[in-house]
Amino acid sequence: MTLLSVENLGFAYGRDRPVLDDISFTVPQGANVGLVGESGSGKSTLLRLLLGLESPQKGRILFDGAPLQARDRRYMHAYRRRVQAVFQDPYSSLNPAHRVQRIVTEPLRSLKIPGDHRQMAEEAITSVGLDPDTLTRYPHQFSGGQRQRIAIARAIVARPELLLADEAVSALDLSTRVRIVDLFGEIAQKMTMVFVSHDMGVVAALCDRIVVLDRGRIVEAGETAAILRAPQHAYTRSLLSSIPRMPAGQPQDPS
Ligand SMILES: Nc1ncnc2c1ncn2[C@@H]1O[C@H](COP(=O)(O)OP(=O)(O)OP(=O)(O)O)[C@@H](O)[C@H]1O
Repeated sequence: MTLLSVENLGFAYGRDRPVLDDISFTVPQGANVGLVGESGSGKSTLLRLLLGLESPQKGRILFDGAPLQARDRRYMHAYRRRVQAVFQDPYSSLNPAHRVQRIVTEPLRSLKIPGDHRQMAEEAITSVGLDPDTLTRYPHQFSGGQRQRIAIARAIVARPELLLADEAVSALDLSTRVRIVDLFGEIAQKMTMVFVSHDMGVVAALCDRIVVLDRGRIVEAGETAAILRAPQHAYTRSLLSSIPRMPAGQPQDPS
């Protein structure tokens, strides 16, 4: 079944030239789709459209078979329960004045989800590999990788069906990035995911399908294995050639 369907999407900021042009792809339920492209290719704009923060001038987005209604408050309330996001910067995305418990349970309050929020927060925080004690502390007491785990716990606490991640590992150092990519891999077993990144290496490691964006257009899309084996477009080949090659058998940094 198709959970998300993007059909002939076109978008421009004001009177500028289009940032997205004739974008179409589908995200099957349970799939893990990577959107990859260089800076300025339109990835964040596409994600803003998927979150209902902007409306397309052309085309449409179907979620679970029905059009996304970005201007309908009741629709968006229900949509946010089913679709959550993780962003790039784990420093600015967490309110420094709030304890982690309050941060992680925020979607439960704003979406008016009943139940034992403390217990739901504990489940979410342990599922991202952190100790329940984390909930009593403040964001500044954690590293960048731990903060991103907290942001992920907040995104999954309401048990969404679709997780959107925008450059969610880009601000992390290499060894932390590897572990957070692993965590996204675990999460992708449980829900549908759209993972946006400029880093073909990360997307190739994590996603089962890849959509390649170049200057607002899709130049290639398909199964990751097929794209890695035989990339059809020169732009895809250049993204693939930028993946650093790890020497075989290199031990992982345990920090
Ligand atoms: N609010 C805005 N107003 C006008 N133009 C914008 C705005 N946001 C983005 N753009 C332009 O839209 C284009 C696509 O930007 P977007 O941020 O979506 O790309 P991206 O692939 O996510 O790149 P990056 O990773 O650098 O953010 C760029 O040319 C950018 O300058």
